[in-house]
This record gives sequence, structure tokens and C-alpha cells, in this order.
Amino acid sequence: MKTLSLTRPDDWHLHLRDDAAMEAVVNHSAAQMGRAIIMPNLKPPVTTTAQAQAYRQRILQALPQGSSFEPLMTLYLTDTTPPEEIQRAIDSGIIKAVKLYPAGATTNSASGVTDLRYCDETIAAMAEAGLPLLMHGEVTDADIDIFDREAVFIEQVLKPLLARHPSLKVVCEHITTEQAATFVAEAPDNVAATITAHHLLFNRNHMLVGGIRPHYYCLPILKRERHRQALLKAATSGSRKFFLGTDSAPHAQGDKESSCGCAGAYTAPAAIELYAMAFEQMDALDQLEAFASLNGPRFYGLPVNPDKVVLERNSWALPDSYPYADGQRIIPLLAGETLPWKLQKASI
Ligand SMILES: NC(=O)N[C@@H](CC(=O)O)C(=O)O
Ligand SMILES: [Zn+2]
Ligand SMILES: [Zn+2]
Repeated sequence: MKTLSLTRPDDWHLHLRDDAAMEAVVNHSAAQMGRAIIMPNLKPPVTTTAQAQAYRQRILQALPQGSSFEPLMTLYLTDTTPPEEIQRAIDSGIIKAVKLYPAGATTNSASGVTDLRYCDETIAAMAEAGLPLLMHGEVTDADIDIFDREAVFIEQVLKPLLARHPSLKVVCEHITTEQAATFVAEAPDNVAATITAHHLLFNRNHMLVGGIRPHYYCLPILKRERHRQALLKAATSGSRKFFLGTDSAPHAQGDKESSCGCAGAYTAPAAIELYAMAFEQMDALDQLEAFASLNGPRFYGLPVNPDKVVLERNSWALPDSYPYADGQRIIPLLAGETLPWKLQKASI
């Protein structure tokens, strides 16, 4: 059987939620990833170092015995995050980044930033300390079309921000457009991007042709094929600026299959398998390890994972659903479908 051995990957953009929901999903990531950057968009959001420390403890407690999965914590930036919070975050040693949600852009972003200029002093402290700013890069103006919101964000928010803070480390999270891929590829080394498996595998037709498929609905929304091709090219290009970030975003089945469904694709159970499918489409499986396991740690200044994982070319069916909090179910993306690559079970 054909196999592929990789340094164990990390997930540089992951939603674990909290309490029973977190306990239901965390092992899917822990079974695959060495580490993950944990998103802070809880209710209420993780805005302080103390909250991040407590949240990290809850995650560690939910892990199975013997797991070495490491949650890397983030702070949720608000209009009023003080520069002193950045110093506390650095001193804690557990916080690896700060997350920008433009207010109203996505799930649990109501407490997000209304104007980044309010945060200039805090961002200057981050640039000074080398603490990256991770961004959900979409504008929220009602008059900007949802398919254009990422490209407009680059022009209206990101370029002015980098002009004010040229040395700030920035990760453009879950990029979805040719414009973002080109911007990041041409930017200096302090600017990088994560790309999800679903944006590499699907375009908006998958979500909208032949019926509306709520499990494909996420933000930023799936774009047209031209953009998917640009993302595939960027991810497989060998550039060190692009790395794995699943944006696996669990929502209960009923909250997705609804007249006003939540945004987010649940991809954690088969994350590396989905990326392998995408890289195989480009005949670029030889680039998967750099994207999944090497480029992220390099950007964050962390060592690569010490162990390996093995993917085998052995088709298997993804379950139709998994248990979730409060007796609910959660539907993974590609539920019930056959996937060509399978991660060999770890020994723990
Ligand atoms: N990606 C999504 O569609 N949803 C994420 C939020 C986010 O990453 O924007 C979530 O928390 O559900
Ligand atoms: Zn986002
Ligand atoms: Zn996300």
C-alpha cells in the first residue's frame, strides 16, 4: 500500500469551543495534530491572559491520558485591549498570538474591533514583542458584497495597518482569494497566511448547485474556482509563507441545518486526509510536509514536532455524524463520503 510519512502536523487555526462541546471535539484534533492555535471566540471571548490560562487548563483536562497535544492560546483583541495585556501575555509563556475579529464579521465577533486605529498602541507593543496578529480579514460594511469582503479588507485595512506597523507579524487567516494569495506571497517575511482544507477542495458551486448545502457554509465564504486554483497554487508552491490552519469550526447539526445557519465547517476528524486530497489534485504530495508541519513552526519561532505520522492510500468512509454537546450531533464536512487517504492510528 502506498504510504506517506510526515513530521506530525500542527493546526495553526482551530476552534475548540468550551465545556461539553470542547470535550466532544478536542480528541479529533489531538489524534492528528501536535499543537494547535486555539481561537478565542468563546462566549464571552478570551480577552485576558487569565482567561486564556483557565481555558488552556480546561482543554488539557479534556485530553486523553498520554496525549501530548499542546494548545497554543490566543487573546481576542478588542477596541480597549490595553498594551499591558500584551506584556502579561508574553510573561505567561502560553499565549502565542492575538486575534483580530472585525466587529460583526463572523461567529462570536460582536466584541471585536470596530476600528483598528483604536488598537495602535497595543499593536505597537505586539510588534515590539514579536507577538503575531492573526486576522479574520473581511470588512463588514453592509454595502460591500460578501464575496468581495476579503479583497477590500486587504486594501482598506491590512495595507494601512502594515504601513503603520511594518515589522508586525501578521497571519492572514483562512485566505480564500487570489488577491490574498498574491498579497501574502509578495509581502515581506513577517506576513504569512493559513489556508483551510475546504477552501483548497471546494468552490461556491459545491455549496450552491443542486441544493443549498449548509455544511459547506463558512466564513470567509467559498469563492469561485479561479480563487480555489490560486490557493492550491500558493499552498503547493513551496513558499514558506503558507501553512495549515483548518479553521475547523464546530456547530451542532441543528445550528447548521437551520433557516439561519451558522458559519463554520467541521473538518477536524479528517483534517490531514482532506489536505492530502487537495495536494494530490496538484500532484504535489511532496509539498504537504512543508505546508502542514514545517512552515508554521518556522513562522512562530517554535521547533517542529519530534514525531511522525503516516498516511496510507486506503479508502475509508467518514462517519455521518459524531456526538456533540447536550445530546446533539455534529456533522463533519464530507460526512459519509469515501476519502482516499487515511491517517494510521497512533499508538496512544
Ligand atoms: N470560519 C467560520 O465560518 N466560523 C468560525 C469563525 C471564523 O473563523 O471566522 C466559527 O467560530 O464558527
Ligand atoms: Zn474567521
Ligand atoms: Zn476560524
